[in-house]
Amino acid sequence: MEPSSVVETPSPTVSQRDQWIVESQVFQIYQLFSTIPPNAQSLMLELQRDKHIEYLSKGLRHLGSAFSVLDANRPWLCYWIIHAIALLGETIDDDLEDNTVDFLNRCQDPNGGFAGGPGQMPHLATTYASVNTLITLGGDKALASINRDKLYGFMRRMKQPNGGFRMHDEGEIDVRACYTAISVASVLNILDDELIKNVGDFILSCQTYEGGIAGEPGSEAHGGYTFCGLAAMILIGEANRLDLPRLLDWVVFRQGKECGFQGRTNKLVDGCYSFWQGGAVALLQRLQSVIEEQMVEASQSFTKSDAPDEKESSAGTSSHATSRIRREGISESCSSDVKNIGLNFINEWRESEPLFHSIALQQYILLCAQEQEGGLRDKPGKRRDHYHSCYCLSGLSLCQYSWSKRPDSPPLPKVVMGPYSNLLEPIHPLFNVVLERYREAHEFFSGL
Ligand SMILES: CC(C)=CCC/C(C)=C/CC/C(C)=C/COP(=O)(O)OP(=O)(O)O
Ligand SMILES: [Zn+2]
Repeated sequence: MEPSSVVETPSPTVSQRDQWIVESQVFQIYQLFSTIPPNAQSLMLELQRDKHIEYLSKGLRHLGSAFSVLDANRPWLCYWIIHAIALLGETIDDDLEDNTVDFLNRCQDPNGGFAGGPGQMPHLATTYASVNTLITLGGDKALASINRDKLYGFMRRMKQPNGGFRMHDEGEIDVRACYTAISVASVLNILDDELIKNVGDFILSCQTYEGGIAGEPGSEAHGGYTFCGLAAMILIGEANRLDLPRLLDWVVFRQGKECGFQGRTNKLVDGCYSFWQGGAVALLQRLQSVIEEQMVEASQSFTKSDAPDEKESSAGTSSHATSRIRREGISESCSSDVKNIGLNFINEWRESEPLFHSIALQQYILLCAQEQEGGLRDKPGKRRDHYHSCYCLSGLSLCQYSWSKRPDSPPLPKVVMGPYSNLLEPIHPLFNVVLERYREAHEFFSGL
């Protein structure tokens, strides 16, 4: 039989087809943007503040009754909505604030921790959401409503011998649980050696061959877990045990031609990763001297083939690496200093350049993830929701302050895409709460 002269092109995979559809939708928007006059461009780039506040406030008002389907998620909805409103520089009215504090109080378990709804099982994720909400509301009533002693007991019960934490009684052990426990313990000033014990080992075992961090050992690196793992490692003073150059390499390549981030290799761009991946790069921006140190160590161990100890340390696994003094917002790992890591992280801030394309990410958020009628979304064609509104705005804030001298100094207009009125409140990148609310909470809990 004659060989056919027609070479058949293989049919695209489902993932390839999905990717082309997204690219085409995103590039149509960018194409339209590039062809309209400057004043129309400015309008397109405007953050629809009032519409976002209207959408978020409506969501909050409905929380008490209409969200029965998401019953186990209500503290999360409180956090996503109230944090997004705070990012937009607004507060909620006193009645709503009081109701939210009372509602979260009813979610608080008598034996510690916050559940997804009154009478339900306490869970580390909803504990994180509740604590961050109460910090965002601020004031003595909200902050004093957290039973720290009982909460500490709950965390100890969730602590596992392998260093990780369970999300809830008999629940999964993963990097989210490590982050939510460590973040809450750190901000409430109850972090101690018992909670920290072996957490670093667990998170280290989740860093994959790609460089990112997976939810559990052996799984795939993912932006959500990468943020959680890196932030938790910083908060316990052990970030330099990770292979940071490889982590940085993985995360920066997750920003694609659509200008936004994807959560994992070969997956679609999504607005929420503006925070999970953008946040991880923003944290790495503060660890530059440690990254450089690791790169020097790696190149030295490469040339000195007779120095096996050095080689081990370049992989971020040596024990001497854990006890070295860390710079740029990271204190020594001895337990007395660990409590101040969150505060030092912002106090020792230095001016530097972002390690990702901050303007491109702002472009994706404003043009592709923003709904003109209010609310933000994953990508064009998807519907707005409170989760994406929260994390798109959190990512946007990180971008806007990514060149700043201090974590809260007003950025130059050229680094804020669109009109300067787009400027959001700055956040503490380790906890994802508005910076001034973090400061208030730190002061309140450090005195207890
Ligand atoms: C503090 C806290 C609780 C953090 C949670 C972090 C987080 C967002 C984890 C992501 C989990 C995950 C594997 C999503 C994949 O979803 P997918 O397959 O639908 O999305 P993808 O295609 O973008 O990977
Ligand atoms: Zn998403």
